Amino acid sequence: MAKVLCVLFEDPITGYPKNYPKEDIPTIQNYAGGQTLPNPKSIDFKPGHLLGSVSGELGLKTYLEKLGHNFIVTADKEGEDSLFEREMLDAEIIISQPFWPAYLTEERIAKAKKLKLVITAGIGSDHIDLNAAIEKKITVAEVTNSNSISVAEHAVMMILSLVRNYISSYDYVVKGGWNIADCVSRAYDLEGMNVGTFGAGRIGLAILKRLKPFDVRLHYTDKYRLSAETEKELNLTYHENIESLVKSIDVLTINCPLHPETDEIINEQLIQKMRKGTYLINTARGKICNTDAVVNALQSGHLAGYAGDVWYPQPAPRNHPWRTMPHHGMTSHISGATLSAQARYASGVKEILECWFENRSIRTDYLIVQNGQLAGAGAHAYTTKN
Ligand SMILES: NC(=O)c1ccc[n+]([C@@H]2O[C@H](COP(=O)([O-])OP(=O)(O)OC[C@H]3O[C@@H](n4cnc5c(N)ncnc54)[C@H](O)[C@@H]3O)[C@@H](O)[C@H]2O)c1
Repeated sequence: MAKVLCVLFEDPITGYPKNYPKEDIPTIQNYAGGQTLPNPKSIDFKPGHLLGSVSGELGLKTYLEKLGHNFIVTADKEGEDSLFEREMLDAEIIISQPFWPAYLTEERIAKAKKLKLVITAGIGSDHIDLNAAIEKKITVAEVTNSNSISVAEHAVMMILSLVRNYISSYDYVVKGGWNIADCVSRAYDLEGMNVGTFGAGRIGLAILKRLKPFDVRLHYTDKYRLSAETEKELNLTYHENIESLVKSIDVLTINCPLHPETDEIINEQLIQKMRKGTYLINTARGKICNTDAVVNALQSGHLAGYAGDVWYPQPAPRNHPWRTMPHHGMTSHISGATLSAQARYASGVKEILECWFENRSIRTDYLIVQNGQLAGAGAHAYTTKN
């Protein structure tokens, strides 16, 4: 029997919910681009319930314990004496969400002698040392597409919140004010602006499609050029590289994975190439941006705003400078964890586990590393340290 170690974020401070704002969540038929939704043989949870916190158990407890597996759930993941550090030593399968990642460093992978499968319940497996996983022939899988639209919607919200100066305007109201001039002296219409994405994969393209009705000029850069018809449909301007992109836009949204090519690519030098008053949105990974470069650019006024959903490390320490820098719209890695997204990625994890235990192949879309090399979605988007 296998030990399955599942790292989930903590329950709400008010306790695990007894009810929810909505009775049900809309069901979608398939993903944009045609990929089918997760299709496990069964699920043991109600879609729309909180699955990603410790008491939600990702909806896996009944299934795994029925098969006789040892299912351990914890939020305690940091440091040598964490429960995660102890329990991973003989775990065959480790599951975690990017929002509360179980960092699987080279050292930890070396200690986890029985580890065979690592599942990201969501998208983005950079919290796993992919080189070490390749070395040890560990399979790494993630639930591709499961929260792409969730994140795309959050990014559009962040763009509008910054450009329209929503957050501080809301703050004035909450504090009893009626400060029209204070609110509008940093407020613009998005219409007519140049908006670009660094990475036009599932999320980047979904953001471009959602922004089209705002009558903005759309730009992108990606390792792979989009089709001519997509460029025509969205009236896209393609840029060979990020340097060309940032010189041409007022709003940059970052939608690429964190890997050696993109690690801290948004640094002081690149920010200086951006137009004064650029807005930066980062729902991809915190470490794609240099922490201090963002703070300095906001303080100098070169950047008009930064809204991100991702930090480094996670969870961010209470004194992380992005919590208090001016003109920010930070959230705590929640964009891909809506109740709607949780239902999809919990189903996807169940599908992957069913395939694993029944010796069926995991669908290629979900693979990041398999048989000692990058595979599936991982081979398309990632590179590993050479
Ligand atoms: N905030 C969240 O909750 C959340 C949720 C899902 C995904 N994400 C992050 O968003 C990222 C993108 O997700 P996705 O589903 O769109 O992935 P995707 O693989 O569909 O798209 C990523 C795109 O980035 C491009 N890319 C990679 N390296 C590049 C480079 N050096 N230059 C130019 N383009 C490059 C790839 O070619 C690909 O088209 C994920 O890797 C993850 O880190 C965050």
